[in-house]
Amino acid sequence: MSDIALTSFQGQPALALRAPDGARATVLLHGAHLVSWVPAGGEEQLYLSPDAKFGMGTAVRGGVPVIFPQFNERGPLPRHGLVRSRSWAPVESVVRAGHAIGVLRFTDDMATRTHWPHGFEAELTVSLAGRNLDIELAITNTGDTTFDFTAALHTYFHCHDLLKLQVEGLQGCDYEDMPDGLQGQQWGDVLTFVGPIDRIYKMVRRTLTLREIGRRTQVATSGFDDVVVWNPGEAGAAALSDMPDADWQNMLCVEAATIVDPVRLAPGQDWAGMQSLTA
Ligand SMILES: O=P(O)(O)OC[C@H]1O[C@H](O)[C@H](O)[C@@H](O)[C@@H]1O
Repeated sequence: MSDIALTSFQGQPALALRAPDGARATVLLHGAHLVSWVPAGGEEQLYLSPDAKFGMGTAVRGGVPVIFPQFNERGPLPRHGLVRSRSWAPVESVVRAGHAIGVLRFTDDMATRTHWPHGFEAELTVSLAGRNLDIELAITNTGDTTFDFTAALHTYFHCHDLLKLQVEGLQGCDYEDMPDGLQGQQWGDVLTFVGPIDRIYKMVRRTLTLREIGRRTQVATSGFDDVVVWNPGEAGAAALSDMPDADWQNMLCVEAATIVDPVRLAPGQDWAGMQSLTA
């Protein structure tokens, strides 16, 4: 085991990252799950359900779940893949050039190979300073067979009132509504919310802006092609056992994802995708 100092968050071992300027974040070893991000001089940016469950085999409601190698139920594997409810190994927790940096790694094992017979290594790097936070997911094919995968950084943003929040930057993007698969195209540039939404926006190339009174957060991605926008709405939240009924009004998921065109990796190849947030 490494000599990296761990803290405890909800009884779970975690990396507590703190930059010299006061920006801070917490990443659980469980799922390499970012559960908190507070920019320098700012407030918490992520939604984490007060009813979230923690521990082996569970998926944490809120923060940034890491989805790999399958998004949702779009394939034969467990919903949202194999790594969000497993323990990752801490690799590094340092301050470098003014940034707090945490790195975690997951390597295929008997449990993943039962579902998916491939050798892989997943590495998540969180780097933050000031008002910025970058999350990078890197995947290496360490086996001897080619595989395809889909992936996402399933970021739950906290908002004060979903009905007064808007997302800008998706104009002209084609989308697929889930679960019915209806296709559409984003007409106006400003997306607002009145109820549930579950949409894959395809080939998103622009920086998105989440805006509400007194706050603006920018979301840029590289390596990921798609963006999922999800909110369960009132009835959907009531059906979730790990989220208070009213909390759908205080969160919006804007997920950096690669879903429509899965990534193909030959033995020895790697891939990386990044989501960069500026508060
Ligand atoms: O409840 P979970 O398994 O964490 O999934 C939460 C949500 O994740 C994504 O955003 C999907 O697009 C939704 O269809 C799904 O409901």
